[in-house]
Amino acid sequence: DDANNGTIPTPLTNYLDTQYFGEISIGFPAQMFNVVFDTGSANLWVPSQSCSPFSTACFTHNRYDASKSQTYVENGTGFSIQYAAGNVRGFLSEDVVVVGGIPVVQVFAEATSLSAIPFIFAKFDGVLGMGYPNMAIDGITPVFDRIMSQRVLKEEVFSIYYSRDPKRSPGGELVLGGTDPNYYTGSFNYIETKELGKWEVIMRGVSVGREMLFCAEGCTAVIDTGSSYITGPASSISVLMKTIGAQLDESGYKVNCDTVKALPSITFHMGGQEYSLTQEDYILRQLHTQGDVCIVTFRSLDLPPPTGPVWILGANFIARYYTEFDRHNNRIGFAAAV
Ligand SMILES: CCc1nc(N)nc(N)c1-c1ccc2c(c1)N(CCCOC)[C@H](c1ccccc1)CC2
Repeated sequence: DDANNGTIPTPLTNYLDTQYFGEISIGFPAQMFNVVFDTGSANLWVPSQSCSPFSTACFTHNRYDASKSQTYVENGTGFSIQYAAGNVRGFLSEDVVVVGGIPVVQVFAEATSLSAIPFIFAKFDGVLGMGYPNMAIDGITPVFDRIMSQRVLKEEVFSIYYSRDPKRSPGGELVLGGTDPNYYTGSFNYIETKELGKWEVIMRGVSVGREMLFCAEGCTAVIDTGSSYITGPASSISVLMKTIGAQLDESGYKVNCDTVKALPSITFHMGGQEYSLTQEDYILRQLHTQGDVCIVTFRSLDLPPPTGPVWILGANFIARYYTEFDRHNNRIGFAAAV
């Protein structure tokens, strides 16, 4: 709307550099929810008032109560969605959803069961999928498509800033309709999406230091604002972790904090550009009672064809490279984050 010349910023909260989420409202009077704006999925769901009290993950979050909304419209169709981590089941409802001050009539899912692992660790209530319509379960028109059809955006794009320091405010920002120059420097480099309908690109290689180690023949990279880390095929990740001397334990890869300074950069070659992460970008230092723990923010993930083999570039990549998702030109833009 003219108040912000067609670009609307939504501040995000950064929880320990691993979870980023912002506030939306559903219903009238407004019921508030914290959601991850997730380019790896295309549906909106929030926990339901009718979720079972035994579903701890549901019970410990804000829940939507249809009986308290004057704008609620019943639907009742079944819903189920699977993420790389965890799954969600429930049923569809319709109500007015307000994102960045823009109201849309939206079909969304009321979650009645959430897999305890990992949703008990979620600091957010639900997920707002920012993916393309053909990724949407039950053929539901996604929120951003409904916003685009209102013709209120300056451009048919949205941008994501994730801060790299949990103490920094805001912890991040979603901009609907444009980009926010406060959070990037230099110009954007653009990469066409690999195929229409997914926020993924062709990657030309992954190098460590100056050595090209993986994906030299080309592979797929998903740019996923809903993932905390970078994931890659287990065979590649295990070689990569061995190269940097990381040990695998039950909660992921770790390195000895004394070696962090000497760790090499890891570079992703996309669109003729090199996107490097230094150890600052890919090591998460956590202060523990028994001394510092240095977590490597890479994970193995083997997805079966046709989706896989695939690399997923998540929050730790986006925190370094401010990302614009361009629905008008079906391309992704990266600029150096501030
Ligand atoms: C946002 C939905 C989603 N979308 C896509 N495309 N991929 C994945 N993996 C998720 C997903 C599902 C569940 C959870 C999650 C992420 N989490 C990460 C938030 C990332 O915020 C940016 C948290 C977490 C904490 C501990 C260990 C694992 C995960 C809570 C649980």
